[in-house]
Amino acid sequence: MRIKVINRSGHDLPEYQTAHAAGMDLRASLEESIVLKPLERKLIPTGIYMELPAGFEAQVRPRSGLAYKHGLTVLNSPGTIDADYRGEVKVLLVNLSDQPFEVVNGERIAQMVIAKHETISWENVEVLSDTDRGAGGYGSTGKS
Ligand SMILES: O=c1ccn([C@H]2C[C@H](O)[C@@H](COP(=O)(O)OP(=O)(O)OP(=O)(O)O)O2)c(=O)[nH]1
Ligand SMILES: [Mg+2]
Repeated sequence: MRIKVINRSGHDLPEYQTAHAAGMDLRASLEESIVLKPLERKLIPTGIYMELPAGFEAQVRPRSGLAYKHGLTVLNSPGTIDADYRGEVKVLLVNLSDQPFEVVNGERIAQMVIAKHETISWENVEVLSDTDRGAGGYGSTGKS
């Protein structure tokens, strides 16, 4: 897949950290550190620009370690990168802890999963087919 990297961090392409990892870690690509105060949210640039093929998307997800240790998560998780987007991939981090968090250049702040998706067209009808579930939801099948 085609990618352009503005290398501010000394790191090049996003990488899978292990052989069968689903996500590639995304690094902050910064001129200077960014501090997130408690409950503050900021868009963090990654320095990457992509050309995903039609039928693919990229999902931006939190890293569990940052969430567990520092209360840091991706506010719009999973963020959606559309195949026709040509801007810089950014990560919307929010600090849910009671301590400030400093994001430094090159830090792995989130992960990105590339996924296939369908593009459908609607058939607008008056009546939908019957199912056992019907309109049941929100715990309708009970607890155990
Ligand atoms: O975490 C994210 C989410 C989105 N984007 C970029 C890529 C995506 O293709 C574009 C639009 O995202 P989205 O559709 O989620 O935002 P929107 O609020 O609906 O804006 P738009 O009206 O531009 O679609 O912004 C990111 O860089 N990071
Ligand atoms: Mg949109």
